[in-house]
Amino acid sequence: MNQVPPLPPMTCDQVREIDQVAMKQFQIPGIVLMENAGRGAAECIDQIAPDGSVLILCGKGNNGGDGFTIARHLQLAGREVTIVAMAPADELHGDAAIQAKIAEASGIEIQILQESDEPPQLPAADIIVDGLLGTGAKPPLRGRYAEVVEAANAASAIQFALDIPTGMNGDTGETGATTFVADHTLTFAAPKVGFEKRDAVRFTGEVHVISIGVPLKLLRQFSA
Ligand SMILES: NC(=O)C1=CN([C@@H]2O[C@H](COP(=O)(O)OP(=O)(O)OC[C@H]3O[C@@H](n4cnc5c(N)ncnc54)[C@H](OP(=O)(O)O)[C@@H]3O)[C@@H](O)[C@H]2O)[C@H](O)CC1
Ligand SMILES: [K+]
Repeated sequence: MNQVPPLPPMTCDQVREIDQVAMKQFQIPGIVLMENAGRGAAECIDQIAPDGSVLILCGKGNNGGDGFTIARHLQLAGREVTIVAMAPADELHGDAAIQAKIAEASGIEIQILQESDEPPQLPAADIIVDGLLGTGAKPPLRGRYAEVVEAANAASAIQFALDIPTGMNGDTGETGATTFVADHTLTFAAPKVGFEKRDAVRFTGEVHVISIGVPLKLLRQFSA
């Protein structure tokens, strides 16, 4: 289906404001925005990389929630999907917790990353999806996120970042010591201003804007 021209590049706060206006002024529940984001991202991944197994890395926030959502839609497309989650569903909140529990109920394989002194061993996969951190996080990476990103970057897979490559500041394009190196970045609602700065393109790869289903009227409010 055709899409209206994408919004101009925005800051993380501006895109988060679109979320809030969509929920408060247009009564679109956050879970609907996440479902739209996840379904749109899954369709894009399946179109760009139609073959092979998929490993989805899910953080503890809504970027991870997108990952759980994508897993279900890729499974529906007949793809072999595995999730590595940074925390169990009962430690998640809000829409991310809902999508994690749906993924669990759907019988999708979910491995919880365990505390360990050893570097994480990720399951082999042809495609890796970074649903670790998005607009709610700024580098440097805390906890085991850096180790997971390093393990993903060491794998020989087609790499997709959700919204923002984990380890990148979406506003400045700054990347910490460890940043997910994506072949494609599926960014929600609008490109992020940081994608055009510094050497961000080394980490974003090709950027695709994914609609989250907010009304044209709202998009126009933010395009003016
Ligand atoms: N309108 C839209 O664009 C939509 C976007 N969606 C997706 O939602 C994320 C934003 O989700 P949010 O939960 O606000 O934030 P994140 O998931 O990016 O990250 C929050 C978690 O990250 C932890 N955190 C924060 N900083 C760090 C760090 N430096 N290192 C490690 N971990 C970090 C944070 O932990 P705390 O302990 O600080 O709470 C959180 O656990 C957006 O990017 C999109 O993917 C919606 O799904 C749809 C609409
Ligand atoms: K990400």
